[in-house]
Amino acid sequence: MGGGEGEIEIEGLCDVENTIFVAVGNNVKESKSTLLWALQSFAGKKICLLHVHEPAHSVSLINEKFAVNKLKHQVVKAYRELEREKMNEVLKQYLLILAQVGVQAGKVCTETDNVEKGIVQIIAQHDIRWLVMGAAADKHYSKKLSEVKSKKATFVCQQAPVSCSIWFVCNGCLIYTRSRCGNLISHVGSFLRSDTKLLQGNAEADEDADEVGGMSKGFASQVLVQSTDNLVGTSKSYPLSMDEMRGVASPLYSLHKSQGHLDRSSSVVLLEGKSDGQETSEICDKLEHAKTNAASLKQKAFEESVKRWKTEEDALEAIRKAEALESSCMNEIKQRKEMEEVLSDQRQELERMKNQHDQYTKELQMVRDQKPVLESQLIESRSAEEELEEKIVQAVKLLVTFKEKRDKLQIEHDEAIRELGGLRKVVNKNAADSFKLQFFAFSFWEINEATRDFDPSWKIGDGRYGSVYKGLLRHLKVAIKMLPSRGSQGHVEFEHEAWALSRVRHRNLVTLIGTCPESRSLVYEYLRNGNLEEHLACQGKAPPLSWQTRTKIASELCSVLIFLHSSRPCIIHGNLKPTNVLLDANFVSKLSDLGIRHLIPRDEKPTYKPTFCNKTDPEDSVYEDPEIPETGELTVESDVYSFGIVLLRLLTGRPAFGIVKDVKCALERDNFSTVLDRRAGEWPLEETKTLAQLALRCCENKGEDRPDLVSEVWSVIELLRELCTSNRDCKGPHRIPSHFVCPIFQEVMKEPHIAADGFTYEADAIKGWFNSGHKTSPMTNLKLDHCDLTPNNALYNAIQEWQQRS
Ligand SMILES: Nc1ncnc2c1ncn2[C@@H]1O[C@H](COP(=O)(O)OP(=O)(O)OP(=O)(O)O)[C@@H](O)[C@H]1O
Repeated sequence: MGGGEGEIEIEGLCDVENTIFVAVGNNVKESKSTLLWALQSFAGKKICLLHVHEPAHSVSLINEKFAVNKLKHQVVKAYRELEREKMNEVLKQYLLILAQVGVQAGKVCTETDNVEKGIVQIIAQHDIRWLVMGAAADKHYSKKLSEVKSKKATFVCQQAPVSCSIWFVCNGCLIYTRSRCGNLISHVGSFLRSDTKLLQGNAEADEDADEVGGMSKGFASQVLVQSTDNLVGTSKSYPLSMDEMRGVASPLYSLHKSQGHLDRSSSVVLLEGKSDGQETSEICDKLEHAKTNAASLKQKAFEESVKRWKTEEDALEAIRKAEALESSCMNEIKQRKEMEEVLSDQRQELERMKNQHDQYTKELQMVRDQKPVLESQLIESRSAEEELEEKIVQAVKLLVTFKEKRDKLQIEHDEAIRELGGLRKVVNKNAADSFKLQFFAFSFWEINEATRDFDPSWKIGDGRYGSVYKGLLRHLKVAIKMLPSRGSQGHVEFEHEAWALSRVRHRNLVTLIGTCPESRSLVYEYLRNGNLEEHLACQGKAPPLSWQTRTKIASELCSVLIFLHSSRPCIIHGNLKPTNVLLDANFVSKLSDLGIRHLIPRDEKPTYKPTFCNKTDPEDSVYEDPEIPETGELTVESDVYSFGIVLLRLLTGRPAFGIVKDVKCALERDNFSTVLDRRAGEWPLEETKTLAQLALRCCENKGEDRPDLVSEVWSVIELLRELCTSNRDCKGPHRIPSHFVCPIFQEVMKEPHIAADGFTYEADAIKGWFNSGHKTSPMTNLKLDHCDLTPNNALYNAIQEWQQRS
């Protein structure tokens, strides 16, 4: 047997037609009776052992059972070898039994997981015709047993090819026979009877023998005879009785009786009559004993090997485990380190959070402590708020009432002014044009609103007598001069003085539009080009003035001084200097600050001496008549002196300090051109020199030495002015200034009025615009807030002057 499953190995006999196959199992004791029955029943026939080896599914090692599939291949292989050796040992035992009765037997083996299937397979493959096998375990034997009991026998009985006759034996007795045709045609009892008859030479045996498919009558008797012969040949010759057939009296009975006594009893029987039988038996025993020892030693060696393999495996496993443990240990250490780092970070974080928590707790506690105080403060604030709200409501109500009263008073006041104007018209026949002489009294509220609550960014200058703000008053851009509020001068007195000043009108005098007696402020027309000082000193973005413009300014100043000095009573300006010379959009110069000193209360009014001495700007003293400190009086010549310095400044552009000396020197050295202001362009040198000499005369220390403005100065200036007019740079006197022209009628305006959009229109034109249903600005097309119109007195005066001159 090669060891492969299903591979059948046949040894010795191959004449299946004449061979009785005996299926023997691992249990020699059980199968021995079956074998002996076959020997006895088919004496003289060839016997062949049939064995199916079923490999164990589990292995018993060191008192422990292991499933085959759980063991190593080499272990299983070794175990299988061991099993096969055992099987061979078992078969050898069967062969020995047969040898002892002088029968040479063959053997056919296969290895498969299922014994009964293996038997059927062998039958089929070798076309086996005669088979003897066990019907049941010996212990199940009884006289009444008449059919197969074991699972294997049942299977073989049912599945084996029909060409095979099978005898099923139990405890050395035939229990059941399956004939070749496959029908259960004979009963054990009848078979035995026929056997008996055969043994007794009964003729009926032939008939029964026919029923044993394939086994001829002759063959049946022959079997028995030959068997008897064989036995007789070895011991004595007598036919087998029924009991002998059962192995009771037969010499083979002793073989059948027990495994332990088999060899000995059979050898006794078999070796009866032989002389050296005893010795052979002993040798056999020894041999057997040695074999058993060898087998047990082999088993032990195998177990030792298994143990060693196991130990080796365990050791390898232990090494593997140790390595795994080591690497896991390293991992653990690494992880532990990481964990420790994380833990330390977390501890720090925890500490930080704890500190934060403490901090927050403290803060919370503080807040909690403060809470009642804050709550009480809140309650107080709320009640204060309520009180204030109440007060505000009352104040608003009061304000509304006051406003109503104010508006009413304003209307009354305007009415009164109108009436006053009417009366003045009557009184002053020369003042025919009431519009021209219109003079406004503004409320403090209006002044406040006009200056955006005296916004510092709206402040345009600080003078000796107060600050000047620009403002928007009744849609007109104005300059508001805030005079000191202290003093004994009453509102009526102030208003009267102001009104008197407002009557002094000249195109080169800044127009006094109105006053606010409440705040003691004077409201002037606003001149957008700043003062002359800024242009001479080129302060800010002021461009240098051309010599033509300077000549024009000189002429204008001379004109206005002549006008003032010729007025009855004579008006002395007394404070002529470049900061008081303002320039309008067309660089027309206008003298400001006229008569301010009359509006300053007597107790506030400084005498001329300390006034000039105390001035913060020492340059201002240069314009002062040097005679004033001695006489303490302002004269017409005082204005001429100041005018002389202003003239020198216009010519040279130099600072006032030392200007007289510088010009004098230049003239004496005949290098006058060196002191001329080159930024003004190409001065006509000769005429300019004449003017400079005249200016120096104006600056004579003694008033009597100074020239007369009308007879001496004016003509020189006019000469220069004519030169200027002939120069193409100088604008022609008849050119109509664009702002004199009404945007609607495109004619010089007769009654210029300011509308809500800030533009000035001819009164009839804009009224016609409104009367035609327009509520928008003719210039911007935007909706107007109202349709009220305000006379533009300043423009009216300018137009008048311009018209007179041209
Ligand atoms: N109507 C005006 N339009 C535009 N700017 C004006 C007007 N009136 C005054 N200013 C500006 O305000 C400045 C201050 O004027 P103010 O007359 O109060 O002081 P001052 O001429 O510097 O000194 P003083 O008080 O000696 O006359 C002027 O220099 C001028 O720049």
